[in-house]
Amino acid sequence: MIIIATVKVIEGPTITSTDPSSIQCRKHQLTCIDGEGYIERIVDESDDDFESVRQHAKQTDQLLTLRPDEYLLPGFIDLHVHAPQWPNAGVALDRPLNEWLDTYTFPLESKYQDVDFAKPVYDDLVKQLLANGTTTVLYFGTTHNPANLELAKACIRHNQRGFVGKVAMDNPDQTPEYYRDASASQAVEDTETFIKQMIELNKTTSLKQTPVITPRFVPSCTPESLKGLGELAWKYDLPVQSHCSESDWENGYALEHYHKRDAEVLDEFGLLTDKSVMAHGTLLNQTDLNRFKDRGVAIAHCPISNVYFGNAVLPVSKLLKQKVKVGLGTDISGGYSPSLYQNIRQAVMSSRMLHDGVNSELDPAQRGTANDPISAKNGFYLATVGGAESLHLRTGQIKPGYLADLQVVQAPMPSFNEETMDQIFEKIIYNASKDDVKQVFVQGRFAK
Ligand SMILES: Nc1nc2[nH]cnc2c(=O)[nH]1
Repeated sequence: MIIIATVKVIEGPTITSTDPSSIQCRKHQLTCIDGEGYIERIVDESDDDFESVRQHAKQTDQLLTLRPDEYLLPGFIDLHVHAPQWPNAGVALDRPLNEWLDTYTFPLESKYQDVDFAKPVYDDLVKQLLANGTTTVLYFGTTHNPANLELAKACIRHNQRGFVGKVAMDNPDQTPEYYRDASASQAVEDTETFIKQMIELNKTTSLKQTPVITPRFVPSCTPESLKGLGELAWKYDLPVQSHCSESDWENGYALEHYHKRDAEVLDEFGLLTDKSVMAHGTLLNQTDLNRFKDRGVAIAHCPISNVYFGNAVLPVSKLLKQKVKVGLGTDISGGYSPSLYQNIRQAVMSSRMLHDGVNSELDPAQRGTANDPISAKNGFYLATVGGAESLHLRTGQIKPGYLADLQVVQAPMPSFNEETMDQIFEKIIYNASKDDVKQVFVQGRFAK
């Protein structure tokens, strides 16, 4: 029999995002979790029954009291991870995207036809992401279903909420012979087989793993596979993930081969729905953004990766103003770090450069753009609420009725003087590392 360790009441300060630019901080609360792993109640120090709830939890051995320098935050949601690329994190990021794919990425991904190669990599990656406070992940796997299934099993084993996609890539012109789906119909058939395998796997666990329709991106797929995948997304009402307008090269490919922008191509094949998450989007124009807004498509902003492959900076403040859904992704291994803390920082820094401009030869008035820089609070929102909304999950906030996906973070630096909760929050966002993430819970279960 498997015994799952769970937590029932967490006593300590809480920090949660409420809207894109605000956080709510409470100094002393009891976060009470029900048997299904949802936050049942939050009892504030000022509530009449605070002491009786605390005493009861303590007597029944269900109370976890945080240390004075620890804070309870929602777990992070990573909207874009290429699980098979984990062994290459940080490798060859100075190469252009298409060369990086052909020379480094496709050879590595092809190794996952061997499940024995996949198992230890996926085990380690899931643990690393959890250790960094990431409780839900939207994963690209590879073309190989046995390995993709191992990834979902690793999520179950380590208590992570996984969304896993069998990658479809069947275009012989843009994929190597040693790593591609044998045909469009094979790509679609294997995707459907994976969906059915995941449905069976989910019968064995209460931490559900979700299959995701995953055309790699427009250049890797034929029109026939894109069409079939769009039909599957509709048939099973499943999430879709792909890359969209990530680079000039990708945009150029769609224009040359379809005489359309890649967002339009994906849309015509039924792949832009309110369950779609498109990675990067650095080069989306206003027409594309209107399309995303109309369809309810979310963007996975991957700020570290974009420095290398994005050819531009995503204007996050504009998206937030226009209410286009947006969350954060590490894009392992286009992004070198498994930490969403690091990606929040890069998102803030990139947005400041987008605003101010970078060419010192221009006058200040000409140098920048009209896009406001984003703040640490905006970044925290993307990593929590933005990700949850993109995946239609009741998580990402410390709030009754929401999943108890939580991280306990120790203040990464000592306080030398009296500090406000806002200051403590900013120091956590800018300085926390994996070592400061002390405990992680997914659906109330211990995951770190
Ligand atoms: N960053 C990134 N972009 C892609 N476009 C197609 N495949 C990939 C990938 O693996 N990483």
